[in-house]
Amino acid sequence: MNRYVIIVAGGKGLRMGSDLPKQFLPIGNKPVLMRTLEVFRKFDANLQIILVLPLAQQEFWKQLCEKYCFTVEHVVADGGETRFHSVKNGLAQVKGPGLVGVHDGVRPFVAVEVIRNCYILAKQYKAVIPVIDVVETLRHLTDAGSETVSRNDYKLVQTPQVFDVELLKQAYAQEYTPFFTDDASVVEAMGVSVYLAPGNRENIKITTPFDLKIGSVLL
Ligand SMILES: Nc1ccn([C@@H]2O[C@H](COP(=O)(O)OP(=O)(O)OP(=O)(O)O)[C@@H](O)[C@H]2O)c(=O)n1
Ligand SMILES: C[C@](O)(CO)[C@H](O)COP(=O)(O)O
Repeated sequence: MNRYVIIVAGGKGLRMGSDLPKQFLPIGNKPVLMRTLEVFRKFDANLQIILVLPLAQQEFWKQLCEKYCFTVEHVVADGGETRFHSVKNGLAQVKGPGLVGVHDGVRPFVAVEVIRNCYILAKQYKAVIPVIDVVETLRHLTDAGSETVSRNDYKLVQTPQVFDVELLKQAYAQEYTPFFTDDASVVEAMGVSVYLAPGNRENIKITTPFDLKIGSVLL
């Protein structure tokens, strides 16, 4: 069975506030994005990797790959206006049937075991996402103020989110809505249920300078 992953790195990284896009920032002397691609190559030597990058950053990425002697094989697709549009561009490069994962380029600390388990489960369930428990108390904002809700009723969602290729292509043929903050929400909009698999707590999304600090101790 063909296995693909679309690694999305087409965002603006506004919350990081850095001149250099966050996917290129170094953690332990290596750009975040290279670490992410390396984990997926470690998972599967035959995995077809599609990297989504803004057109304007593609030449810079090529230069970085030369500078770091980076040899993980991949193809590049153009970034889009939102994450949804970036994933859609990446999906256009998926040419055959099989399983396709979608992973945030800025999640370099995903465990190989989490990736493997998601792909294994996706053979059976067709739509699988990694999640972790909420470890703090949660409050819901209401008109009157706020109230505590049961944290056992919620999970935090990570990537890679892994799907049957045909199912994900059908889902991404839908009209975009701002409610689509991940791939599961796009698939669910067609009435399909997603299966929850265990994620790993280290699998943080590098979003702010604080996350870079955490990242440097996770190495
Ligand atoms: N148009 C977009 C927007 C986001 N992403 C990717 O989706 C992932 C999760 O998004 P996030 O971390 O929020 O990245 P940004 O949108 O870049 O960050 P910000 O919201 O701070 O600008 C990132 O790997 C990001 O590059 C993408 O490929 N294309
Ligand atoms: C896909 C995701 O990482 C799952 O937690 C998240 O939804 C991406 O969020 P953002 O809107 O791109 O910040």
